[in-house]
Amino acid sequence: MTGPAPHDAASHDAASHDPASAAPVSPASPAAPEPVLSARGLVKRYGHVTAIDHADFDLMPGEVLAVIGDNGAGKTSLIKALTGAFVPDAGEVRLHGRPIRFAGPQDARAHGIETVYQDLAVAASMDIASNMFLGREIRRAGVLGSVFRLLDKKAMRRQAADHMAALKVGVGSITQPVETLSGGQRQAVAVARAAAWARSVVVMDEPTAALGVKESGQVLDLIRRVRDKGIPVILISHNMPHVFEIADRVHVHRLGRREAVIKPSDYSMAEVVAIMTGALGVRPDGGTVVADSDAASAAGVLGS
Ligand SMILES: Nc1ncnc2c1ncn2[C@@H]1O[C@H](COP(=O)(O)OP(=O)(O)OP(=O)(O)O)[C@@H](O)[C@H]1O
Repeated sequence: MTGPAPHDAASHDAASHDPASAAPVSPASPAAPEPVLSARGLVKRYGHVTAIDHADFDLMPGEVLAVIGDNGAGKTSLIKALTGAFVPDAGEVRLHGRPIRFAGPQDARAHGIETVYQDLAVAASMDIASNMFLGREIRRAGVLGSVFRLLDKKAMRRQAADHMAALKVGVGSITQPVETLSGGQRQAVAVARAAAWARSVVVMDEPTAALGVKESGQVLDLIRRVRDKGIPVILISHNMPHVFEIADRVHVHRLGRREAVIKPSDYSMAEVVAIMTGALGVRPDGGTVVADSDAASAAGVLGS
């Protein structure tokens, strides 16, 4: 047992599923800083399916927050609600403490929230600099830019190269088409682009899903550097070793809502998986309670 309090098999009760009691790393304590991005009571229904069921969320300044959960737990729906992909049916999103309702993903971007999607929105035939400035191109000064819409490629290349160097992304020439890069390098370009434009939050949906070990390591390093630049990162991932390697805190999502928020250093991976699947619950003091003894036993987290 690596959690802060011993397993309490005697507390095998319904309280273990009370989300209100399942957030041992509380951002609401008086000393805690204000969340950068937060939500309360979010609901999203698709017909009869409730994808988000009164979910809460808090992203604190300067952190990498992993969002984990079983397939269908509602992680993607939660992120979509936070990044303007749809308006939730109920609940409130706050950015820097102020209630906000994004009109769409572009509006969220305009508010400094950048999302790196799993299916990589890089333009393969365009070069790295053009990808960095996709949709935000710099035009030439004067009539050449305003009337003839000519691009200032020199400025874009210089700025892109500076930015890639600052993030220590090694991709060779900035004028290389993205299609000539490896999967990891392409992902690095997508992450670097998000970091270049994000003022408040970078969201990454499974950024290492398609990558090998070495490339994944490089992307994880890059995520650390984005955080170290002062931009908090939301990382949706099924990869528990990556989550444990990089996350400061882990938001565990289950059945459409926040089941718990934990620090990876306080729990074993098996325990976190057990919380994710409902075998273990989390008490307000951070201890765990057995919610499903068969599942907890199968997961090897019943304690000694
Ligand atoms: N566009 C949609 N139409 C209908 N149902 C949807 C839609 N999007 C999601 N759902 C349903 O909402 C629930 C939550 O889905 P969501 O994709 O948010 O979960 P997830 O945790 O991201 O899953 P995964 O890890 O498998 O991607 C699921 O039951 C899913 O089938």
